[in-house]
Amino acid sequence: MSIDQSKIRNFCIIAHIDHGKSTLADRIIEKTGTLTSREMQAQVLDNMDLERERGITIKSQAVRIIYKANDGEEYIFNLIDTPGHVDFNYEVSRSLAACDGAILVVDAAQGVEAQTLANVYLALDHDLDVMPVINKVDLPSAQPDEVVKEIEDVIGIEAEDAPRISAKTGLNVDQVLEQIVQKIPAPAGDPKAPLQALIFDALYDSYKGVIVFCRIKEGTVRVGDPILMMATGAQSEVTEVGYFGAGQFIPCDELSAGMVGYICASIKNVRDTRVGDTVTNAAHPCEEPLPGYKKVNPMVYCGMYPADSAKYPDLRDALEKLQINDASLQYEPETSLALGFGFRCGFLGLLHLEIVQERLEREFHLDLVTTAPGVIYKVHKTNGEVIDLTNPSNLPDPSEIEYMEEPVVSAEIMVTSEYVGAIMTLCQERRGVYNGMEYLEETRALIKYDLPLNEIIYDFFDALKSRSRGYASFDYELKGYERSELVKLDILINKEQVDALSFIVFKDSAYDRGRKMCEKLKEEIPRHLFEIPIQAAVGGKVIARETVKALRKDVLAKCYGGDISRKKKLLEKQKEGKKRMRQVGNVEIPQEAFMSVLKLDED
Ligand SMILES: Nc1nc2c(ncn2[C@@H]2O[C@H](COP(=O)(O)OP(=O)(O)OP(=O)(O)O)[C@@H](O)[C@H]2O)c(=O)[nH]1
Repeated sequence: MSIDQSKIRNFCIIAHIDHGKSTLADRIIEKTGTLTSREMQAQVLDNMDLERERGITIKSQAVRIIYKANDGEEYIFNLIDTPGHVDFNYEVSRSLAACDGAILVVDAAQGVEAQTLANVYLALDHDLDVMPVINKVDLPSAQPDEVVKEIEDVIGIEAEDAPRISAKTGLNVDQVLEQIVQKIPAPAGDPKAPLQALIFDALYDSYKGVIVFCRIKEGTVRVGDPILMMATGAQSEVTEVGYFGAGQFIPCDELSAGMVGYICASIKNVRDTRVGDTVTNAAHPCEEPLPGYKKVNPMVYCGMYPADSAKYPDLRDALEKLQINDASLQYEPETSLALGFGFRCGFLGLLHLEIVQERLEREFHLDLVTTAPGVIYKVHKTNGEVIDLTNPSNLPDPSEIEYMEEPVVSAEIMVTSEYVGAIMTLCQERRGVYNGMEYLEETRALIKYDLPLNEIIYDFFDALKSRSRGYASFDYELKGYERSELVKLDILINKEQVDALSFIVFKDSAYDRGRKMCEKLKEEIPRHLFEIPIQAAVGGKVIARETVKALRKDVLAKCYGGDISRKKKLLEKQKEGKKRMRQVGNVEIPQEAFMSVLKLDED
């Protein structure tokens, strides 16, 4: 059974966060009858619990839909979902490589935003045809005419006949379906050529093993074929091929050029599979692999430790499995005096970190202690050596350091004119260097700043939203490294330095951050039978101090009074609490304390 290529459309939906991408995807699936309404769960494409809770799309997902067009023909749509958050540009990029076109969703009330532009540029980089759709026209504040004009002026693509829809109510979604047929090109490729398939995602299933999601660019793949992963050199035999029903894998006989589907093979080692790699036939290989994806490097690092040190091997296995479909996650073993054996992990940004942390806790049932995230600094030593510092504890002695550099990003912030002042003040406070401003129309400006990455990874996004009442949107990319005055801030608890609490900070902010850190830790650390000094120090010199007072006798007495069931409950609670404590010297530190640096207030 071969499928007529001219009847296939492979596309994705791109949008700024919250413009309605997932809602539109659901509506398309519903309209084409792939699912009955009863089967239709809210937000089918966002199939991880976590995504549903946070309302954002993290992993790229794919689904095949059959659409009967007005010309009477049946078309196969392969819809590939993409994430919209700035942390995940890399994931957007890898889904785009599997598509021939992209639907651009723009909110009729918000208009073009920073990530709308960033995503369109990514799509154009991949030579995709971009088809605009104006969403949320049901909102009273919708201004579809203005948004059409904005798309044409700011992005420079034709938008006059863009469907004006409400993904929520389903209004005009049929126009979107028809335009997919008319405007998105059918795939090309020769089914008889040697196999060339691009892996755009992969996951580990405990029954099927590694499942590779791919777009077949050339050739055909069938069960029993010997396959070769070109980058890793791993060979195996295909055990199943198929495509994606809604939330299900549907086996079929073969996948040929132009199709999107999955391959299961007797892949033994999960490390043999790499997203971005090319699969070919081991007996009749293609000459060259497809161009891989843009390689991305993690921007943010932190330590992750199992709360129960016996779970170290479980954490290692879990990280290995997560890495199959999250190639941007990196990790290597490390040890901490305070926390024992764990891993130093690299992430694309803070949201990515939080998501990995939550997936480890939920999907792999691990209880974790995470240390404060930081960026990668370059340390130029007096002996000429340059090291990439991902763990503050490894900072060489100051006498060996010639100078240090920190990563700087070029940021673009889009905001309505009344908030320009507030946003510029914020960027200035975060050591930003002003790089110009353009008015996109009378009321909206695009402000450009170079900002040190370590000033934006924590709470910049929140600060931006609160100072612009939610109107600002933001996108950034790494610009490079710049020389900076940086110091390591150490924390001493009961006179003992706690390695997992050290962090690198801009010299002029050290005093302020040290003071706040001590205040925060004072709140986090429970009283003990003795007094606990908490100190912040730079280069051995104490710059701030707080004290956790000793427990008084009568507090203890209270605990031991009362009826027996209350006492039991209290003991249970204490036991529960104990598990989440770390012993450092003779002080017990709650796990949350290791993340204190994230909770230092904005001002
Ligand atoms: N009024 C109105 N609300 C809509 C419409 N489409 C989507 N929404 C709402 O807008 C919010 C964001 O929609 P999503 O579909 O989750 O947005 P998204 O672009 O997929 O967001 P991410 O997956 O996080 O990138 C949700 O609360 C939707 O209910 C629409 O046509 N009209």
